[in-house]
Amino acid sequence: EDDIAFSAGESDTTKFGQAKSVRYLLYDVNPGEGFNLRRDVYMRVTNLVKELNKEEPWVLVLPPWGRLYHWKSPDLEQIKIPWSTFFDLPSLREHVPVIEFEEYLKLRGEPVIDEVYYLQGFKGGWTKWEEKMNITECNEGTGFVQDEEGNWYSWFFGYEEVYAKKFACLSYMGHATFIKPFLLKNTIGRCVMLPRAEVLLHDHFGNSEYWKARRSMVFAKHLRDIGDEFRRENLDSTDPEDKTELEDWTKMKRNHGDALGGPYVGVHLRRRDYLYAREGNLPSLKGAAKQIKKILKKYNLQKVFVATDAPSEEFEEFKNYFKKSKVYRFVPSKEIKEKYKDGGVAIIDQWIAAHARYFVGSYESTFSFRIQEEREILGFDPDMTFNRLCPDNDSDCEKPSIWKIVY
Ligand SMILES: C[C@@H]1O[C@H](OP(=O)(O)OP(=O)(O)OC[C@H]2O[C@@H](n3cnc4c(=O)[nH]c(N)nc43)[C@H](O)[C@@H]2O)[C@@H](O)[C@H](O)[C@@H]1O
Repeated sequence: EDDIAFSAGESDTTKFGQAKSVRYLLYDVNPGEGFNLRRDVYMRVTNLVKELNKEEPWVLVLPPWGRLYHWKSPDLEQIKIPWSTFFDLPSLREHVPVIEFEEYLKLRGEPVIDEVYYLQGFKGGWTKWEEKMNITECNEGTGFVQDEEGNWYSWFFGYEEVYAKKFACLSYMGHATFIKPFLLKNTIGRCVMLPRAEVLLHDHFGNSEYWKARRSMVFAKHLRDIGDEFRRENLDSTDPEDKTELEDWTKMKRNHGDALGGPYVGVHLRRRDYLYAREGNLPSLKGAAKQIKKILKKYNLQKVFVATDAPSEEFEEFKNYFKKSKVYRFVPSKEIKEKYKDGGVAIIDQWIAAHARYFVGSYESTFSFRIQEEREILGFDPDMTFNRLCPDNDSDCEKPSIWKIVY
């Protein structure tokens, strides 16, 4: 695996004539952010790493998953989860060189991060948008503390032995690659960490680079297989019939409408904290059922697959509103749950929903957005993808923005 991680470094050695030692970029995201916004931050950081590699070899160190607000299944240890639990690393590596955090620790031989720049907004907000950055005092509690020997300690994904040698706060307003000259010229450590990387903005939202990063985020095969089995057994859905066969992402290029999808409606029914966070923009369970019944009728479909974080009582209530159609939910076995955790189960839900003939999501949910992107990659007609559930009192609510894939 190490060979793969260093392949970019090796080619750069030849490119630059003289050996430059590989440098490592590690990042983290605001602890409050959910899984699917974190996926978006990954994309921004990879495009920075890609830019850095035009100058000298940099490898992205993948921040272990854990301690996410939504992942609260009791009796599951959900920290130090490697990216390979959720994603296909060879696919990620076709975009930029990446290694797991544990691989980094092994390679380094010492649990050290050389420099940490804690990203933050400029104090007092902003009136005019301009790209700027400045090392300043910290705006808020950062969670980093210094010991008597001068080393810095923090959460570091649950790895208690890890420490940093240098720490500073960096006020920042700009796109992700705006930090490139700073990393190249103002830092020298082998490993630089950027906590709060959500402060870095997308260089270009929705262009082909954006989509390259997105396409490289192929789900781990073990999760796709579980989803495919569920589709086959319950939803009469297989790739050859649905025209959703996956290829190496670097070669895959579909036209809108190429994919047919399985004979079911896929729904993302976001509940729990979202009912408060997006109050007024979501339907009741009964209202949602009513809208879905209309869709079933319009497209002459009999089955519904629901991806949802709803507690089982809510799902049962929802199901009872359907008299004629069958309503499915993926319920993981104990083994699957233990192996792949709440995050893996959520991905299986996304995968199944992404293969439906017609998809309808929840207002502004990043979980729904990632399903829509998956469907763009697979080649669905946008009309069958960019749909949302409307609140009960506004049956003609505004459609979600359409972000079509660009190659
Ligand atoms: C209110 C806001 O909501 C935002 O959530 P939103 O964009 O929907 O999407 P996510 O950031 O993914 O957060 C929702 C989390 O809840 C679980 N979840 C949601 N829907 C499903 C589902 O259909 N199936 C399964 N298995 N799990 C689901 C899952 O753990 C997922 O990562 C958050 O990112 C913000 O931090 C904030 O909490």
